[in-house]
Amino acid sequence: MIYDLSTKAVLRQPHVKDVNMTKPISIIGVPMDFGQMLRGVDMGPAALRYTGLIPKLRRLGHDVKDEGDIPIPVRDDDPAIKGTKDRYVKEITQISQDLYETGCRVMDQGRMPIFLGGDHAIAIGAVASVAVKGPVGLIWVDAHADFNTPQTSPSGNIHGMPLAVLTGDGYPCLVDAGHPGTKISLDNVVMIGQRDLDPGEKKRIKSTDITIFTMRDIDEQGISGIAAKIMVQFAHLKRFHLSLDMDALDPVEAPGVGTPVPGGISYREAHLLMELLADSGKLGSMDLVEINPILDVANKTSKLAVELILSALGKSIL
Ligand SMILES: NC(=[NH2+])NCCC[C@H](N)C(=O)O
Ligand SMILES: [Mn+2]
Ligand SMILES: [Mn+2]
Repeated sequence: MIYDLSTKAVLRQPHVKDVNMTKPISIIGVPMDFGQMLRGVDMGPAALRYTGLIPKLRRLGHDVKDEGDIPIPVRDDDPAIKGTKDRYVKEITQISQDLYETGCRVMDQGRMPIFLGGDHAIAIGAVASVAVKGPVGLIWVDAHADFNTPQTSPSGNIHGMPLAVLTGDGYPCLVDAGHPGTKISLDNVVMIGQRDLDPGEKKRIKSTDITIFTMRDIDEQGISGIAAKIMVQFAHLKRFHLSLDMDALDPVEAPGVGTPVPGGISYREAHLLMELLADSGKLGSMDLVEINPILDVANKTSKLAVELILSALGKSIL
C-alpha cells in the first residue's frame, strides 16, 4: 500500500496479480532475418536464452516451456537478390504461416506465447495467431512505425511493413498469412516511441485515425499518462499483445539493433511501461524483436530485453 504521507490517503493498492500472471508461458524462438539486409538479428533468440530469460521467468514463479525455434531456411545473400524489390517475400510468407500455426497451438493450450525475434517481420505471423481468439489490442513500441506498403517503402525491407500488413495493406500473401484477411483493426492499435517515419508512412498515418504517441508525446505527457490513455482506449478489450522493437529504446541503452535512432525511450520509461502493462493484468502475449547480438555492446541490449520481459510479467521493485 502506498500512502500520501501528509493526508494518509491511499494512493495505490498493492498490485492485483491477474490470471495472466499465473498463466503458463511458452517461449517461441524465431531466428529470422529476411526482413532486412543486415545479418545477425537471427541470433536474437539465442542471445535471449543465453542471457537466462527462461530460468529468470521461472524464478519469478512462472511455468515456462521452451517450444524451440521455428525452422528458418538458409538465406541466399546473392547480390542479385539484394537488388530485387520483393526479396524474401516468399520465405517470410512461409515462416509467417509456420509461426502462426505454432502460436495458435500454444494459445489453444491456454499458454501465453512470447515470440523472440528475429526482425520485426516476425510480428506478421505472431500477431495473426494471437488475434484468432477474438479481438486483441496491439501495442507497437518502436522508433519506427513499420507502416510502409511496398509502394511507400524506401528500402523494400519487410521489417518496415508488418503493422501495415496486419492492418490489411501490403503484399497479399503476407496479409493473408495464417488465414485470409486483415488481422487487427486500426482502432485496436496504439503506437509508442516513434521518431523516424518515412514520408509515405506519415501520409498513411495521417490518413487513418490510428493512435500514435511519438517521442514528443512521451516527453510532454509522460509514459504513465500515455499508459493510462491506452487503458481507456482498450477498456473494452480483454487482452493486449505487446510488440516490443528494441530500437524503441535510446541507443545508449540498447545499442544492439540494426536501425538505431537517437532520442529514444529511456531505461526507466521502458520499465515503467512494462510495469504498467503488468498491472493491467491484460497482457496476453508479446514479441520482442530486432536484437542484433553482433552489433551489441557486451550483451547490453539482450540483458535489458530480458529485464523488460520480466517487468512485463510481474517483476516489481518491492
Ligand atoms: N522494424 C524496424 N526496425 N523497422 C525499421 C524500418 C525502417 C524504414 N522505415 C524502412 O521501412 O525501411
Ligand atoms: Mn519495428
Ligand atoms: Mn524499429
